[in-house]
Amino acid sequence: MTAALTIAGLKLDFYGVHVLRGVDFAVPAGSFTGLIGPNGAGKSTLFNAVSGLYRPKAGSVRLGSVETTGLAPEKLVAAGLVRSFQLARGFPKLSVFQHLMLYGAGQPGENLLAAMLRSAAARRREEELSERAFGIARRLKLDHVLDNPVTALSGGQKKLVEIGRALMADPKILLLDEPMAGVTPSLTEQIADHLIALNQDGLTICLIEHDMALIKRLCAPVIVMAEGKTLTQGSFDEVASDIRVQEAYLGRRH
Ligand SMILES: Nc1ncnc2c1ncn2[C@@H]1O[C@H](COP(=O)(O)OP(=O)(O)OP(=O)(O)O)[C@@H](O)[C@H]1O
Repeated sequence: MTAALTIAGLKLDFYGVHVLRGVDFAVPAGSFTGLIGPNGAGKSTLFNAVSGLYRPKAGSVRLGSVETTGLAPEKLVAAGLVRSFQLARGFPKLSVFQHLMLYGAGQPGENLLAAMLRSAAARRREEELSERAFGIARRLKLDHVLDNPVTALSGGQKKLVEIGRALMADPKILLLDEPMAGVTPSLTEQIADHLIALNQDGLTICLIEHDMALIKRLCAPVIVMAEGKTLTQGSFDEVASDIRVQEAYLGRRH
C-alpha cells in the first residue's frame, strides 16, 4: 500500500489536557478513508493538527514520503493536503463564483504583486482559475447558481461550495469534517455521489462522519479513534463488530 498520509505517534495537549495521546494510522493513496469515534475522541483536533492549524507536541505527519509535521497550512495546501471549512468562516455575501476564485487565488505561489500589476502572467493565471472554477461548478452542479450570493443557497448547495472551494486548491488528499452535517437525506445522497465520483477520479479522501450508514457505504478503510488514540482500523464490518469499538461508543473505558 502506498500511503497518501501517514500519522505516527501524534500527541497534542490543550491546557495540559492530553487530547491526542498518540494517534497512528495511514490513509492509503486513492482510498476513501473514514475516521470515526465517539464525541470528544479527538477527530477534529487531529484534522487541525494534520492541516497545520494546531502544532502537535510529538509525533509526525508525512504527506506521501515528505515530512510535513508543523508546516503552516498554506505550505500544506501547496503540498496537496487540503481540508474544507464551513462557509461561515468565509465571506457570506460573495457569489459562488467569487468564493471559488478567492480560494483559488489565495493559493500559495500566487504572486500578489503580479496580480496587482495585472501582468500578462497574472491575467493568464486568472483565466486558468476561472476555467477551474467553472469546471468545478459544473462538476458539482453549481453552475446554475454561480452568480448567486452564498447566503441565498440551500444548505446542501453551501456544503457543495465548501467542497468546491477546497477543490480549487487541486488537492491530492482532501480532509472532510462532517460535510453532510445538517443536510437533508436526499442532498446527503447527492453529496455522497459527488464524493464517490471525485474519489474514483483519483482524489484521496479522509472523511469524519457520524452517520454509520454513510461510512459503511463510502469508506474503506475505517479508522476508529477513542480517547485521543487510534483504537482500531479495518473494513466497516470488521470495526463495527469489534467489541472495543462498541464499548467506546457506549462510553466505557478500556
Ligand atoms: N480549542 C480547544 N481548546 C480546548 N479544548 C479543546 C479544543 N478543541 C477541542 N478541545 C477538546 O478536545 C477534545 C477532543 O475534541 P474534538 O472536537 O477533536 O473531538 P471529536 O472527536 O472531533 O468530537 P465530535 O465528534 O464531537 O466532533 C474534547 O474534549 C474537546 O473539548
